[in-house]
Amino acid sequence: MLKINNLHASIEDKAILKGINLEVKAGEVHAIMGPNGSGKSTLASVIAGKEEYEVTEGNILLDNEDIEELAAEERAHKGVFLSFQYPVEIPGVSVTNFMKTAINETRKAKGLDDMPAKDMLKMIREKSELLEIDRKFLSRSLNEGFSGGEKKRNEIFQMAMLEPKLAILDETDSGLDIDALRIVANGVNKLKSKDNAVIVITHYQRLLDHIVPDFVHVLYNGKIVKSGGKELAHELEAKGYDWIKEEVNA
Ligand SMILES: Nc1ncnc2c1ncn2[C@@H]1O[C@H](COP(=O)(O)OP(=O)(O)OP(=O)(O)O)[C@@H](O)[C@H]1O
Repeated sequence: MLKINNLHASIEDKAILKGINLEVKAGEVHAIMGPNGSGKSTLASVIAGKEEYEVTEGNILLDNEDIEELAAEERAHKGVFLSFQYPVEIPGVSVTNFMKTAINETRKAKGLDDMPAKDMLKMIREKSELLEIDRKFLSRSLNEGFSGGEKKRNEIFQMAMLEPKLAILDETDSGLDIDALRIVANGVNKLKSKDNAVIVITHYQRLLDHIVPDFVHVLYNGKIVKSGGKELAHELEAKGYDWIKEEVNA
């Protein structure tokens, strides 16, 4: 589904990603860990197509199509979802209405008509029940006065509604408390299927107790320097990153 080859990227002429190779197949969950400043969020942003970053070498293939030239919005329409892509507060626009617009824009990009209101309501009902989201929440103004946990819930609801092919959840800065962790983990587990894939970026092994990854990768200094199974996350939790840095710098 996703294939990243020798990806180099920079921001303001500063090289951040220095040769990333990563393959994510449908049905898989990949976790990306690594010390602060190693390039994890940058990798997420570059895959999603945020404009501030410049790809200087390598490529990103989504279903064998090079997506390098596509804008973030076009990538979203092709099924790439990045958490906190829409963190804006929109007073007067409810969670539900925002979602309707987002879904219909995606359909329009595919040449489809708007989703009939009846189907939209059914989908909203099903997804909100699946994720145990209160009806009252859906009528609140987008992100206005949302607590951290509510923002997470909204984000996972967006993910559920948009049914992305590839979901990238960057949880490094989100200050996940126990509730938010449960919301993210439950959401991902309920939405996981053989046709989609998830990349979770996290500092916390405990999140990976709930979302069990098929692969764990360690990013250090702009490169994936180690990959393994879920046991690698336990090893990192126990030993920190120094041993990996020593291996790399040896
Ligand atoms: N907009 C920017 N302008 C300048 N430097 C940036 C920018 N975004 C990222 N960087 C730099 O790129 C490097 C990698 O940052 P990035 O946020 O990708 O790391 P990270 O692995 O996600 O870190 P953390 O674990 O602390 O969240 C850092 O040195 C950071 O300062």
